[in-house]
Amino acid sequence: MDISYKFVFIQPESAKKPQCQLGETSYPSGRLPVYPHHMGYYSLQAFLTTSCTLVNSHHLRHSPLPSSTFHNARVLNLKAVQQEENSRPLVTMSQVRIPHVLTVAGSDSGAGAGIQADLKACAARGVYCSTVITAVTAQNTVGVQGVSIVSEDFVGEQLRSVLSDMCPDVVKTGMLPSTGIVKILSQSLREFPVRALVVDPVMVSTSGDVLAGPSILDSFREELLPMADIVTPNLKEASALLGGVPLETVADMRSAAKSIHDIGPRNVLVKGGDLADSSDAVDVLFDGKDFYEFRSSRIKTRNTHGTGCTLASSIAAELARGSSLFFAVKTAKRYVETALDYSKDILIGNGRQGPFDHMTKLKNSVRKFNGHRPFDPNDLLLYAVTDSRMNKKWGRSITDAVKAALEGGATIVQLREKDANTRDFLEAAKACLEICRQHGVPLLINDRVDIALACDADGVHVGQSDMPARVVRILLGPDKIIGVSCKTPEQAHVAWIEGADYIGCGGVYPTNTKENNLTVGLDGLKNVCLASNLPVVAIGGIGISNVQPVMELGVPSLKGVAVVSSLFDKESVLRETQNLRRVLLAN
Ligand SMILES: Nc1ncnc2c1ncn2[C@@H]1O[C@H](COP(=O)(O)OP(=O)(O)OP(=O)(O)O)[C@@H](O)[C@H]1O
Ligand SMILES: Cc1ncc(CO)c(N)n1
Ligand SMILES: [Mg+2]
Repeated sequence: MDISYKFVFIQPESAKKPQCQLGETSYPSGRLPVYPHHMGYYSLQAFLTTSCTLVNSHHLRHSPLPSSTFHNARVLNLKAVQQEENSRPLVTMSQVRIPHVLTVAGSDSGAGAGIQADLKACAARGVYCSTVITAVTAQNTVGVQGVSIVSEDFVGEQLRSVLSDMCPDVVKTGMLPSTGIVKILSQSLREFPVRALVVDPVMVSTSGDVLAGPSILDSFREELLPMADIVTPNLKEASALLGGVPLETVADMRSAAKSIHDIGPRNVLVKGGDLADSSDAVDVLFDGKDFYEFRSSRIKTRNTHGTGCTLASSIAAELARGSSLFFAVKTAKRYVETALDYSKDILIGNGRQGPFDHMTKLKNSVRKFNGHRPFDPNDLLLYAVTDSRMNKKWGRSITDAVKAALEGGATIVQLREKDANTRDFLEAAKACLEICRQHGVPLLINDRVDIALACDADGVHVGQSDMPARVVRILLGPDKIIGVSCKTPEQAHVAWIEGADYIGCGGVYPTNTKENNLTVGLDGLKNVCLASNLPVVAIGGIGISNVQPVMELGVPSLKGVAVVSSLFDKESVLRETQNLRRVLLAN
């Protein structure tokens, strides 16, 4: 049946006076491509939600969105638009509409999969997520101990509540445990069309427990899949949808994707998380014309519970943000891989399959919690600063130098690698960080905030011409250590105001490590220490022979000495560090 649509053509925001015109056309099917201008889309939608509409024009060519089903779209009332046009601009940017996914799925009490995974994945991807709950499961890392299905009427009531008011961009489905629920969902979607429908045909949990029985298959095939923009079966589900064909290879996945496409969804993604003997995690996408393989490394971890739900809701989130389907799948896949890799060592529950950390935050905060204590000014006592030239001269790797300093009793380490290229520096920093963590000693990076972020070092030390401490603090967050080199009380004051944790003051004695460096002397050091609200570490030409007068200044804020050549420009870093430590502790 041909359906006639009225179109609204909106000029781009750059036009002086946004204008609205109406046009009329007919299309041969109920599906239409929509290519809204990216920024304009949401404000337009906000305007158009009460009257629904198709928005398209050659002006709005950027950021193509996935095609959507609009066969039940209500047509904008011509008179209303004309009145609107006379009274105010149609496109206003004063209200920001944010991308929104509605998930229709089951609750997982263990919170690794289901509704909980969807909420976390959307939050991690910066998308709002509303929830219609179809079942409540009692579930943990061992398996599913119980399922309580929500009545289809009440699922319908939840759907109406959200769809009639909140206008989600994309609907994602997970556990749909009864045919009645599938029916009410497809009815609701016909009444309240959305831009895209992502169907994850959840049937069996990885633990082998049934979440939706085979009786659901017919209603999936007849009701839901034909409406879907993408369906994302795992191997077992793909096999079940096709009447039990065995799927063992990527070639099998391709032919399954093609056969499932014949059922009606526009795109099919067969997930290969469970593909035996595969060193990669391969998913196959078929769009009705071409096949695409998405590969990521297979992360060695038990924490894969909920990867399927997470992948589907991340695809939905990316679609809601306006990505093309291909890009949405690609981004979602990369997100799952990253989150799995990040969470591979976390331990929750005693069962065979654990949840992962969608926010990729837990490990760090826990590491801190498990003894990675906050900054202690006494850590400044014996502050070892590495130097690439000295390491080269003595034929040491940076990790060997750091290891020796730690074994000798350094209480904090700073990597100062002025000549190293970024990649080598990062690798060295990661290795040093591991050794420092074993010794419970903080590792700071000189200047390079990017390196510190990339390896999750404990902090950064900056000079007066580097990035301001205030900016470093914003980038590193509240928990990291920031040190600033200061020569005057004024600079020390600014460092304090800007959120530094300590200051380095020098050069105390003349030094070869830094060219054209002004020597402030013991007096200069004392002045800064007296004025400083922050703990101070003295630096510049200090070694075992001249450390005594520094420590004898006796100012409470002076906590220790930072040393370069006197540790690293020596035959034995270990011995020099031990000796210096002995002297410092005697004070
Ligand atoms: N160990 C792994 N390393 C990397 N990616 C993985 C791993 N396991 C699964 N994936 C990926 O996670 C996504 C989900 O696939 P999977 O086949 O595990 O879905 P599923 O069985 O529906 O998951 P679940 O039912 O546990 O939520 C796919 O993109 C898959 O390739
Ligand atoms: C509620 C729920 N939905 C989906 C899955 C599939 O991972 C699960 N285990 N539990
Ligand atoms: Mg699954």
